[in-house]
Amino acid sequence: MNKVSQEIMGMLGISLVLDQAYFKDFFEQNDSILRLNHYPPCQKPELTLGTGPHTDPTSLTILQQDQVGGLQVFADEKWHSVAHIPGAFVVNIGDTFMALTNGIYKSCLHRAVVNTETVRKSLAFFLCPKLERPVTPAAGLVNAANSRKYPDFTWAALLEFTQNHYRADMKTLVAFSKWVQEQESNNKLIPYGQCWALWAWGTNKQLLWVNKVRLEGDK
Ligand SMILES: O=C(O)CCC(=O)C(=O)O
Ligand SMILES: [Fe+2]
Repeated sequence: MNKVSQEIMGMLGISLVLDQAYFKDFFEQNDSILRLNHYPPCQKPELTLGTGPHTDPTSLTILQQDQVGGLQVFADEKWHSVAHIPGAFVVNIGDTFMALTNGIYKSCLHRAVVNTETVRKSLAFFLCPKLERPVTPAAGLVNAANSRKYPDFTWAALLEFTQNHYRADMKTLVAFSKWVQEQESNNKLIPYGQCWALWAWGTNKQLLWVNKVRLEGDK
């Protein structure tokens, strides 16, 4: 799976007029995930969803679904079933790759539905960057026509966000970007010297609210 994903990354690099090695190098070391999904039959499938609508927060997904079928993709304002093709994988783009391409490649909205009769299984390989490697778009993909879309982040932070703060849906990357920016401003403590000066100034001016103030220009 790792090898297949590297080959696909080579082609995606070429498609963006980047070096073929660009994404291959980025993902050469990775903290990828393999997941087995098991969907028991359900008496009222219309009242439940095996996996609700979401985009994968990861970078690239290579999925093997069994012959039961149930994967659906949202395109042209409606849900389409993705047929099981023996011997074929389903490949889709995830949020992290969307950020790496500055929004040029879009992560794909999908879900998995259940049925009344049969157990369904799928096996998903999620290509992910190294946990602490900064995810930042390639320089050539940020320009006047395509300004910067998402803040820098790490896969570790997005994983933490989707495991402990937010259930992945179709707006994960937007919600995560906001969360990253909030975290950054909350963590921006005033350097001691400036804090002192503010306090002294504040005492004179009856302005004592210095805790966690984000100083303009303190980037
Ligand atoms: O089971 C499926 O076909 C899709 C599962 C899925 O979307 C996921 O694991 O992220
Ligand atoms: Fe998914």
